[in-house]
Amino acid sequence: MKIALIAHDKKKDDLVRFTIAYQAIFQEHELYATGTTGKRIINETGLDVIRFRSGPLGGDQQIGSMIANNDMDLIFFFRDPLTAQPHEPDVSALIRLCDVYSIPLATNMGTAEILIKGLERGDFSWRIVAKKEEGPIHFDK
Ligand SMILES: O=C(CO)COP(=O)(O)O
Repeated sequence: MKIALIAHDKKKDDLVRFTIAYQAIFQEHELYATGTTGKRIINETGLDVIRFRSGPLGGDQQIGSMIANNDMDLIFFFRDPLTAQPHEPDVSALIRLCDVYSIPLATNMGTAEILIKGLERGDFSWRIVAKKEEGPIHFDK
């Protein structure tokens, strides 16, 4: 599974703790992250993470592009609902694309706990089928 890890600044400690707690599960998957979140996870867990740009510099949109291409399976996006973000439109766009393409998205620790346990149980294997049936969506379609 391809998994995206994203956290706003005040939520980064929570996401790092979460990836440490479930490191054994995460290491079985292909991990992607926005720039600063990815750097922290790499430094503090040693997990392999492919890093995109920082969120305010387009990282959310890069992950959104993978969703639109049917090439991202699960998102952990620990949002900070109490701090205004300069790139709020990008944040909304990413969440919107998850809804457009029915991609599982956890925006807080409570939901993240459920999704990670579902991932461990194999609840998201339907994504493998969805990708085989639809394939990556190309721009010329
Ligand atoms: O801003 C973000 C998500 O909207 C996260 O970006 P960073 O991981 O670069 O801090």
